[in-house]
Amino acid sequence: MNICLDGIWPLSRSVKFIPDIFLTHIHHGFNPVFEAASVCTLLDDCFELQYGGHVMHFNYVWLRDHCRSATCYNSKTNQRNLDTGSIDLNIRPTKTRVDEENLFLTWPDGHVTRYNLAWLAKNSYEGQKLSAIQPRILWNSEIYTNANVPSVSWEKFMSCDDELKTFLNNFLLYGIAFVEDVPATIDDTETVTKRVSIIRETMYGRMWSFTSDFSRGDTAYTKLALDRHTDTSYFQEPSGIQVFHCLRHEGTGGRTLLVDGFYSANRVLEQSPENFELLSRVPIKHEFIENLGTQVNHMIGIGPVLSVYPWNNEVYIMRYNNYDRAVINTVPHNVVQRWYVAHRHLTDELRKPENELWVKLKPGKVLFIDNWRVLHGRESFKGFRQLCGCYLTRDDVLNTARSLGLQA
Ligand SMILES: C[N+](C)(C)CCCC[C@H](N)C(=O)O
Ligand SMILES: O=C(O)CCC(=O)C(=O)O
Repeated sequence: MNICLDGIWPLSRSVKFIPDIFLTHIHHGFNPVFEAASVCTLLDDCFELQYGGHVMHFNYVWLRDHCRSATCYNSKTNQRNLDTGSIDLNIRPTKTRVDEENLFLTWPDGHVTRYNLAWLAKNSYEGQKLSAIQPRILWNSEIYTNANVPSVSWEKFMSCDDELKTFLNNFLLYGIAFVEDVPATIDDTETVTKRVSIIRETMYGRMWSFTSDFSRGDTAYTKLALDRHTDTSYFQEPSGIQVFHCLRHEGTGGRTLLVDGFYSANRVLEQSPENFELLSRVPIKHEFIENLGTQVNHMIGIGPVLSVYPWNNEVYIMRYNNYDRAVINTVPHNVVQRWYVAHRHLTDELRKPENELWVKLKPGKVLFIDNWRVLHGRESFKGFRQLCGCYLTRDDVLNTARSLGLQA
């Protein structure tokens, strides 16, 4: 039984998360040795560039399509003008010329395209493959604790962009981050959240606040323990970020559990590429059904447990919620059996005590969780407990991070 696209993206055993030296050369300007060493070769089906010690390949149709001349590309809007549908798919340049820094291609209609070699290297598949889309530090409890990631404090966080940048940098690296000393109200929680990005309104509301009153049809609205999970896996696009602020708790228990899902996924990849592949290729459903009397909510999200970039196996979304996982009917029974084995492997990793980070949320401490990566859960509790928070879209948070100069 074959469920893979063998040969298109060969499965590599490990993903590099460290920003690589290759791109560093490019970002930090030209090294004359590399320039002198650049070799350009016109092959039958592609252009080959040796640059900075790497060999890269560019199809001719790609080279025509990415032309950055003023007629082909609007550099004010950063949008393509060229109609890709009008390019001969078997196009070849009629003339080529290379100087120390540039490649010049003349096309059959006389149009000339110039590429800076460093630009080509930076935008090549080979270059992309070597670097992570989102550099991150995978953690278990010990790694996270030893990292001593500093929390940021409300006042400075609200007024100083560098503080926001530090916060977001840590959030991107670890998938969790805290703001301390926030006034314990819903309004102030909203204010601190809006400093990061815009709020994603869902059927739970914009800012939500809940107690164990069972006002909604979900176990979250009880005093029961909740095993590790990601939220809104029943959305086609699960909420990117979850914000929690415990406004009150008079009682015991109720600690928050955090587990780096990507750390466990990486362990599965290292131990069993086959299990990793099943988790990343088999689509499953999650579902949310609640009847509020006046309104019925019914959400269905379809996607694999692990969404990965196929060129480097970098995981970018984990959907893991055993409460909300729906009936599996999207794959035949022989795959189902293997999928359960793979799912168990992941579950065993996620449940290892050394991977669990336990924190007690207190009034003033606002927690941001990357809901595409870090699973959360809670210990059962006694007494009155009120938690407020909201969801954010990932796009908007990354947008803020990029605007501050972070790689996101
Ligand atoms: C966070 N808030 C209390 C609003 C909703 C909780 C939703 C929990 C649900 N089982 C899920 O995983 O999405
Ligand atoms: O009550 C808590 O601490 C967490 C609740 C939870 O897991 C959720 O809302 O998804």
